[in-house]
Amino acid sequence: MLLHIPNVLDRAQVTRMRAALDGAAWTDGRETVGPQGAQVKRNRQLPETSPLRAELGREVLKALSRHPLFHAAVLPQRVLPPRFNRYEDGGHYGSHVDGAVMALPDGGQLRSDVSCTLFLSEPEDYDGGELIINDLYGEHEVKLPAGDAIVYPASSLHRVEPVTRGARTAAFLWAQSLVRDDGQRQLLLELDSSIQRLTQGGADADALLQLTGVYHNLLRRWSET
Ligand SMILES: O=C(O)CCC(=O)C(=O)O
Ligand SMILES: [Fe+2]
Repeated sequence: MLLHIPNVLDRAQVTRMRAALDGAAWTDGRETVGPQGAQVKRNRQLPETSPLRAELGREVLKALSRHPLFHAAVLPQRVLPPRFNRYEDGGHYGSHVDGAVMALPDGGQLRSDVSCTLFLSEPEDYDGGELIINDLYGEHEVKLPAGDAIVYPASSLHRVEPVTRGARTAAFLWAQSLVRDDGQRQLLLELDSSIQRLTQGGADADALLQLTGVYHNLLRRWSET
């Protein structure tokens, strides 16, 4: 499931983050990938231990965790602290699949079920830089307004096209979901959103109660904690 999450950050938050990021010291993005990724990754990132990464990462996580659509779509169990990347002067990231198991700062591990990119540059400020995600139905091109995010299965082959003008800055992160299977997560999201719509439309209360029970009982069957 590929899902656009609009307005994760408001304009003021984007402006503040961008001011900090535009003046930051960036390092080679290859520092956080294995040998396969290193062959195709040509971008820059905030250093892993950078205090700015920690500060802005907390702000991104707070915004995502308050976003009802992110919560409903991802059902997050563990989330890796966000990283920040920048592509310019032809920077790109060739086709790859994200690592399946990642180390958490507390020593634990995370299975990457969901990948997320939060755009921090406006699309008109750079050429290229599309995030291209492959699924069963073909290739999907993603280039979103600053402050919006895309979530997609970490298992999918994806790439970032070369940036040929300007710079593309983004935050990116991975989540382990309570529900490992992407298809099951999609069904739960569809059920959740139709329950919300029926509630707003004043549907029969008993039928809503029954549907809400179905949602929770499916989640009980499918979640792993
Ligand atoms: O910059 C992006 O949108 C995606 C980055 C990415 O695929 C990665 O770091 O694994
Ligand atoms: Fe990736």
